[in-house]
Amino acid sequence: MNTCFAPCPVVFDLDGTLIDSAPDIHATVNAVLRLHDARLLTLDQVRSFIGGGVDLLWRRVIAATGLPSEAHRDLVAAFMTRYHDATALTRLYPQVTEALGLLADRGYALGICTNKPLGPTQAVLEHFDISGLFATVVGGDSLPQRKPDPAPLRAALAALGADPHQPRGVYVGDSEFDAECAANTGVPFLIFARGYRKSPLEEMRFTASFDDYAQLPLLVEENAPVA
Ligand SMILES: O=C(O)COP(=O)(O)O
Ligand SMILES: [Mg+2]
Repeated sequence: MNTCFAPCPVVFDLDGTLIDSAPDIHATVNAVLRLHDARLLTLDQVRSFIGGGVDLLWRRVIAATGLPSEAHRDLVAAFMTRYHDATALTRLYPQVTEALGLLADRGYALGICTNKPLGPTQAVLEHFDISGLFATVVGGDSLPQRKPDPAPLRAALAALGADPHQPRGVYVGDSEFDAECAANTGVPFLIFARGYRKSPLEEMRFTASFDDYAQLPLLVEENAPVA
């Protein structure tokens, strides 16, 4: 039983889970591609490249546009200079702030474990005025490992007070990377079904799914009860 002796950690993925950031990532990718006179990509293409962090995003962009793979480093650098300010087209999913507030009021310790680099992660959390809700934020460049490796999620859970050897708590995410990371970490996985996953829901490994943040507090209570 995944019961927590308070406070119980609830860790969230970011892109495609709390925020719909694909429009900003798409616009920023195309701004960089324009500099290289490369073919621009559609929103659907770029959305399907999100989840594994910036290096993987650009490997996929390179494969889709035919840019030379040696340009990867420069493309990532050009992208990163713009990524901090990429918030104008990003939206919180409906009822996210309310659900987070409710969980915090009930005594859950909240954290972020994302493959998005830490700088743009903190910028977007501040943009939406929700950074104060999270006691720990692990970004895609915080550790040498990235999801689906369990290390970042273990680090987030441990920072929130969980036993690193037998972590309790839940992970809330949207993608294949998150499902695998939660399984590798050994914690229940709650999947937001309206995010950026590529597989059909029935092919994914998860504990429970939801498509409305009003459902989340009850799912957390059922899967990570505070003792
Ligand atoms: O930036 C990415 O590729 C993924 O970010 P996420 O881990 O918050 O989904
Ligand atoms: Mg995600």
